Amino acid sequence: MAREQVIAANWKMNKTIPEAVAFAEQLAAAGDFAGVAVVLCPAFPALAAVAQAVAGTRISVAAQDLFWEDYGAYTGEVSPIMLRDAGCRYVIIGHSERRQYFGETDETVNRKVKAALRHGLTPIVCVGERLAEREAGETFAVIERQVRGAFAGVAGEAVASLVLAYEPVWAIGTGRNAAPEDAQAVNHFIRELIARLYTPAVADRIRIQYGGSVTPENAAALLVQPDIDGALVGGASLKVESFTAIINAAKRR
Ligand SMILES: O=C(CO)COP(=O)(O)O
Repeated sequence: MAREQVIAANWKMNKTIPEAVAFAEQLAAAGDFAGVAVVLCPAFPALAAVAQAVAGTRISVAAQDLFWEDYGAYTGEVSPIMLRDAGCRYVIIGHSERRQYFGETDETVNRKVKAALRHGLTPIVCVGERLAEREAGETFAVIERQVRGAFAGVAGEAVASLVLAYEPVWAIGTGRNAAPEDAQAVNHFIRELIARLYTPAVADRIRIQYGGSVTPENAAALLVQPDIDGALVGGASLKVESFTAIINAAKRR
């Protein structure tokens, strides 16, 4: 089955509101990107302005995190209702930087996935092994634990509709991307795991991205892999030119 590729720009803690809007306007003017789902993930303050800037285009907006409650006394947190209100369609959940610096666990990831789905946001769920885990031969075990944890109690129909991002921690921001065949092997493993946990039809529909030092130079070789359905891009998503080149590499699959 032909799955639509999802190319997402995770800007992390970069870009002010004017910078984010200028990027969105330039990207929207660069093409209509038919056949590819293009997603911009600004920091919270810029979400609404970017959503406005891309209204009426095929570009969507994602938050980089959310909290699982709808409202209440949770100082500093942002709810799924607020993200919908700001114009978000997707939300990144469980990025390794959140797991590493902010105490995210498989359990909090699971609560956030359920909250996002409850409010019609499409989760982009991040999984990935650390270098020591890869070197110890634990990659598949780590990924399986993270995927099972993220989706505990989540129905197959919902899982089929969301996005998973395989992001090996050692490849993030290091300039050292996973070899295309290694990324393909993990993405294929994830798809087989989804088939075992749910059904082959669910596994066939879920979109599984790769992330970690994706650049215009290496994107085509990664995106041509049969189980890689897009990219979650950090550093190379900060410039319109390099991000557009990665989108165009996806179109050529
Ligand atoms: O973490 C990432 C995207 O979520 C990847 O970041 P880099 O593309 O900068 O390695």
